[in-house]
Amino acid sequence: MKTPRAYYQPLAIGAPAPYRELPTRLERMIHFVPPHIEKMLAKVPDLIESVDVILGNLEDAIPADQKVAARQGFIQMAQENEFGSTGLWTRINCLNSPWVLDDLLEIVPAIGNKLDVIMLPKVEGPWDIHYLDQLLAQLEARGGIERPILIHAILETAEGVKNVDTIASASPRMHGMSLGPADLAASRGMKTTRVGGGHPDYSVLSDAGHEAARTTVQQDLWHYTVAKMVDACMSAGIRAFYGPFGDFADDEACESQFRNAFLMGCVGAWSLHPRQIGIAKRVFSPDPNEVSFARKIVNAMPDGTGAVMIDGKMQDDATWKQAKVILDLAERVASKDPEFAEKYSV
Ligand SMILES: CC(C)(COP(=O)(O)OP(=O)(O)OC[C@H]1O[C@@H](n2cnc3c(N)ncnc32)[C@H](O)[C@@H]1OP(=O)(O)O)[C@@H](O)C(=O)NCCC(=O)NCCSC(=O)C[C@H](O)C(=O)O
Ligand SMILES: [Mg+2]
Repeated sequence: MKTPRAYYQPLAIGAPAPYRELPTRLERMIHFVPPHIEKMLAKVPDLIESVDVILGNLEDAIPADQKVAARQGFIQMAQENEFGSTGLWTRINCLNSPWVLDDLLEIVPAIGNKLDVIMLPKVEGPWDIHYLDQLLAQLEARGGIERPILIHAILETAEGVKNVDTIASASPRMHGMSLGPADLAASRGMKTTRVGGGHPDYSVLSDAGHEAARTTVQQDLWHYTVAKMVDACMSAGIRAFYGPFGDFADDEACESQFRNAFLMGCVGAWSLHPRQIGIAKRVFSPDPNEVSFARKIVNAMPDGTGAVMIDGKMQDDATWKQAKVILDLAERVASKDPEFAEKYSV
């Protein structure tokens, strides 16, 4: 563990100083693009308009013989487009793979000044973050990169979940964390073949003899991990995200999984297909009715203290803070998205 004074020192002479506060950005969806496919790259200019974050994926889902093409496609995509307020991220290959070193040695010098965040898969502990942190500082110094490239960890191994707190606070370069339910299921030995979502057999059965027919209610397989991740991230001042939902045919289930994550404290999720962009936008923007109720609370308690009754419900300092979370998010959404600005009447 570093001493407080050393924590914010650049790790290489000439590297930019780490951020003390994360840049404030709207990140309702991290949209995955496979950059080895020409027709997908052609969609990037339109995607920049419609998503909050665009990510060039280099890891899983890219065939081994297309890894170099994906890396080159991502660099080309970054060079040929202007991203404005839309975040530009990449997911590099994992640290024990044969591709990761070239991912970093080629991407940082070529487009390091445009790249906001590197997503690091299969993070096991703080040592993975420390390695990438040091290497990025060296590459930033050598390439004259002007602002630090942030690290986003994927929480997708049993060991990573065990070490989630120390991963979250491993470096001021940490941006946040996403749940990777597919790899995590494999790592834990779960008996599923899905990318996120629930399972009909993971359920609770009502007692015998109390009803004519016993009922079962499906439970959320990811509740424990999302809660653990949110606590680790929020206490370290970084952001938590739900990851992918693989059943593109079941928009309702995708929306339900995203909404549970939103209510639990996550700020966004991954979109793997264009149809999931609208779902994430809808879910991770606060409900206009909640926004107007939050406004009532803040208006009734201008200094955030005391107790008042609104619509029959008691409000106090703690609900004032909840209201502030919703209003601050609504403000960020409204500043990017005119459709929501109108719904929130701002
Ligand atoms: C899975 C896909 C290859 C499916 O693509 P396709 O077969 O083309 O689907 P459709 O015909 O339904 O597509 C309709 C049109 O939409 C375009 N499209 C599809 N996906 C994207 C996209 N991601 N971005 C932009 N545009 C997209 C198609 O080109 C079609 O356009 P048109 O021909 O003009 O009509 C594809 O969706 C895909 O590759 N998605 C990303 C998959 C991915 O990144 N997977 C890895 C992340 S999940 C993971 O790694 C697990 C995690 O780590 C964990 O452990 O949990
Ligand atoms: Mg994975």
